[in-house]
Amino acid sequence: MCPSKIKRIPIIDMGLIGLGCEPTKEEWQRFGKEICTAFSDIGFLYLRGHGINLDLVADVETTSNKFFSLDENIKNRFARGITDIQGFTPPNREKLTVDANRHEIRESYDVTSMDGKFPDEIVPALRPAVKALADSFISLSSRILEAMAVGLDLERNFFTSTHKELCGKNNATCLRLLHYPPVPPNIPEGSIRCGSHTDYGTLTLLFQDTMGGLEVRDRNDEWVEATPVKGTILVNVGDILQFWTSDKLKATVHRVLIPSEETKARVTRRSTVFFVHPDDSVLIKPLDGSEQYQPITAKEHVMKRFQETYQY
Ligand SMILES: O=C(O)CCC(=O)C(=O)O
Ligand SMILES: [Fe+2]
Repeated sequence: MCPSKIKRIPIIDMGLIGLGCEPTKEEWQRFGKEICTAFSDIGFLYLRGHGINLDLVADVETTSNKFFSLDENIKNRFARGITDIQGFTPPNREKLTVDANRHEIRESYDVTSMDGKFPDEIVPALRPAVKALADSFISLSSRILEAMAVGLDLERNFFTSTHKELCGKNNATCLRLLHYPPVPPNIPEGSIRCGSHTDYGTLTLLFQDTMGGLEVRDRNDEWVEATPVKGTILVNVGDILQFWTSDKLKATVHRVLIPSEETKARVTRRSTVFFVHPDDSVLIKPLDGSEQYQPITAKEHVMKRFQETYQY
């Protein structure tokens, strides 16, 4: 690991604002300002002291490994679609880079509702494991959203009142289980694990395993490695938050490379991601009154991005 590279994505400690704590006014201010500074610079930060029990993440990974190890035709019985956005996506179905020839070697299971589609008969432990983790992600996201409003000098409930239904019916918030299979020996030229993209929603919270490969493009257009830092959550800004803040907070481009080391290429990489979205009907328009972006509802924006990235 190159220390000069990791230095560019700051590590921010939640301290007394993590889950289970009763933060003071000063803590809300301190944390709100620190995250907004990172979000307006590289757009990414590592969160320490968040209070999510890491056993919940391990449980989700272990149980979902059972699902990913099934035959493709069984997994496809739980496929997601463009309007029914819960379920399995096979490799190369979702192309994050708009380049038809670029193979993306990744599969995923998206969960937007705890009552939605799950492979209950085959992996009964998956639904309860995902629900337990989603509950913690929802509580943590609400704290971050509240602190962010404080840091941006907005009404304190600005973001929490526009994100009332995380993982509810009228909201695209999604817990995504990502499985990057071992890289096969003869892959098409230009293959990648995850093509360059920005995330679509407000914020993204990511637990990655120890394999590495995730890179973030900084303000000088240089790729910076988002090296895994044990126990932390990597948090980044999505498109919607960039629109809302007229580019003050940055939705930074990122990608996951195929490892060059044989020892890493031949093993699985796992990550568990929570994409936070506003409630469907929320109209996103620049908060400073500028006309930099056309107003669009959260739902219209996310559907447009799905149309662009899914191959059906
Ligand atoms: O797996 C990762 O580390 C990143 C995945 C990602 O960027 C995404 O799913 O949007
Ligand atoms: Fe992403």
